[in-house]
Amino acid sequence: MNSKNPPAGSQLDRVLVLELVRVTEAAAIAASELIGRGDEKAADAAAVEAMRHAFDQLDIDGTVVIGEGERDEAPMLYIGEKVGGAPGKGPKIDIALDPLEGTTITAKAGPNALAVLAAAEEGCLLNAPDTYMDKLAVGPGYPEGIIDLAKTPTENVCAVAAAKGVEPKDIIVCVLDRPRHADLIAELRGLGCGVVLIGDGDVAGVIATTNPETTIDMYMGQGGAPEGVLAAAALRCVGGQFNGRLVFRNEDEKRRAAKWGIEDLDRIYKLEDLAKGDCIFAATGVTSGSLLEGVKRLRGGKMTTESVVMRASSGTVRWIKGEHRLV
Ligand SMILES: O=P(O)(O)OC[C@H]1O[C@](O)(COP(=O)(O)O)[C@@H](O)[C@@H]1O
Repeated sequence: MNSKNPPAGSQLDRVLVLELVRVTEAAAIAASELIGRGDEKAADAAAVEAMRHAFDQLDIDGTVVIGEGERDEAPMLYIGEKVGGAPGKGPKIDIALDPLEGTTITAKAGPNALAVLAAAEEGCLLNAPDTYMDKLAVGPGYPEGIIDLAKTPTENVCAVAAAKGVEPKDIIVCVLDRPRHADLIAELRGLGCGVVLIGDGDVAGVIATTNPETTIDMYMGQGGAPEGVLAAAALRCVGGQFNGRLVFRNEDEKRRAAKWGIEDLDRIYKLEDLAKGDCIFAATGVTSGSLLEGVKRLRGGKMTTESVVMRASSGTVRWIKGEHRLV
């Protein structure tokens, strides 16, 4: 399929691909005012408000399927909220979003904070509850099924190493730096693997496996389930493999999952289970990192942004540098 021929009956207009970048740009620019200011909530709120407003400029009948939380806990961009300027008229689009992926990163001016979203036709994105997810990812170029969450980290590293034609010790794995990953990190280091520990931001961590320049071969460990769907949408566009399994810490989380129609609590989700059909992934850097440059405020009343937008049906990836007037 090339970009001139979207799938028959596709609701995802080609114009929308570029329009969505305006939405992530707006969120990133708003959050960037709070970089390094130590206030996670204010940074998140600024991104949410800007993203909400930007969505309303689009001629879509959008529904947030992954957002800032449930209606009673999030004033804006909550799950189920309608967004877009053409309710009942425009194309019906489901949206997974994280206006600020990396609130702590932003507050501390660390690397890899993003404004991010995925859009797909109605019913094509998993309504992931706000639980953790066990994640396992590898970049493109490996035989299908090379990774398997049902296997141990050692088995997965050995499989990828064999397919890559290297020793397990040559494999580099990205892991969120959390006490819950102590055993995983020890196992990987026992194999001699390089472990890249990140403080936050596992959407960028998963996507890093698709970029040889990062040297990261695999992503492993538990992070947010919503972030898992966003990362899966990106991998649908650029290639790579992903396994995710929801992790429930209590009965309330299981109840929330049931509410979104999730019955098999142990299911291992693959890319197409998380984001199926045609989908679009868009992100703008808030702070600079392995994926994107962050927002930069320049002398002379200007600022620059860097964004990426990709589409599953065409496989097109566009890197967009924006120059904006400070207002
Ligand atoms: O911090 P926890 O509880 O380990 O959760 C991990 C999740 O938090 C993040 O690091 C950042 O999330 P926030 O933007 O909500 O701060 C995600 O990338 C990741 O999936």
